[in-house]
Amino acid sequence: MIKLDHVTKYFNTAKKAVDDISFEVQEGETLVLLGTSGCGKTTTLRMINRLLDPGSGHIYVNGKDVQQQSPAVLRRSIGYVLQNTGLFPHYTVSENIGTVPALLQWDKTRIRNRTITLMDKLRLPAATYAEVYPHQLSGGQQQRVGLARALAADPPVLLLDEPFGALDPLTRISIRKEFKALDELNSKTIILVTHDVEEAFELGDRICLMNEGRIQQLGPATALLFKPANDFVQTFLDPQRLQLELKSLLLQDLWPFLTTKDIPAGLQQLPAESSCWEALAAMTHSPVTVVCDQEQKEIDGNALMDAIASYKKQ
Ligand SMILES: Nc1ncnc2c1ncn2[C@@H]1O[C@H](COP(=O)(O)OP(=O)(O)OP(=O)(O)O)[C@@H](O)[C@H]1O
Repeated sequence: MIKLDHVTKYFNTAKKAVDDISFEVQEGETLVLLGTSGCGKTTTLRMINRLLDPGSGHIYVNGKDVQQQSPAVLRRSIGYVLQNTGLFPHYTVSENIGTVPALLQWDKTRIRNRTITLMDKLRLPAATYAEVYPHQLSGGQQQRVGLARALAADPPVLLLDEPFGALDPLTRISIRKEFKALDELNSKTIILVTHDVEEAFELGDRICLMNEGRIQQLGPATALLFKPANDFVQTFLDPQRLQLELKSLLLQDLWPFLTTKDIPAGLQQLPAESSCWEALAAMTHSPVTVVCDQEQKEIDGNALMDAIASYKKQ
């Protein structure tokens, strides 16, 4: 759905902002671009919707080379959300959300219905918020309007540049949960830029970790954690490693290493799709039973930590 083929970008200096980047993002997949400040994440994203042009290489969206398309037409099929929302300050919330449908010449009733639907899904009831202006909203509400605006014409592709970056940590966590649960996003191809490791691991199907314009590793969270491609990847994740490992590893990943303890019946049951983090929280007061494919095992905290150690040794 999105393909970058040996893309490089210079900004009038000897240093490449983006250096020979290639990747593909499949339909319905979320790829997170993660990395230190200045590593080229935003530049990569902005080349996809032609806010910037690559120095060399090719970018394809839905099989078509973006350089062969007019930027205006291309951008109508790509939703774009920025950290500072980029809302039009002199437009009401409903006018902001209806911008692209209006450009696409939808009739007024269709625009209104779509706006109300999205506002409801994003917990901004139209009766209260449709006619207010962005400055009358909180940061979290403005981000929701930004997302609604990007989703309004139901584009197949979404580019999100630090969409939760301006929010306080608590709002950030709750809006991330809402974002994950949003049915509108299920079938979309999404590239999300962040420098927040936890956010990347929570939202990405795969993570592309960058440094100095180059991809250091691209893969699922568990690959970056347990099979780091180089020292940079290892070191980058070290500060949050324990938490990331516990949240990324599922009980089903550990199944061969989980040994049943002799524990009485009647314990809380956990599905094998639970993360180790969730399992540890559930085991605070007593062991649990894990169920996987008709089989069940009774485990406690020690059994879990032993299984994690065995998984990491394999
Ligand atoms: N318009 C520009 N003109 C000159 N240099 C630029 C321009 N935009 C970005 N750069 C440079 O390109 C490099 C990559 O920048 P980019 O914004 O893509 O990084 P980033 O990973 O998104 O960083 P951040 O997380 O801080 O936003 C940086 O060295 C930056 O200074």
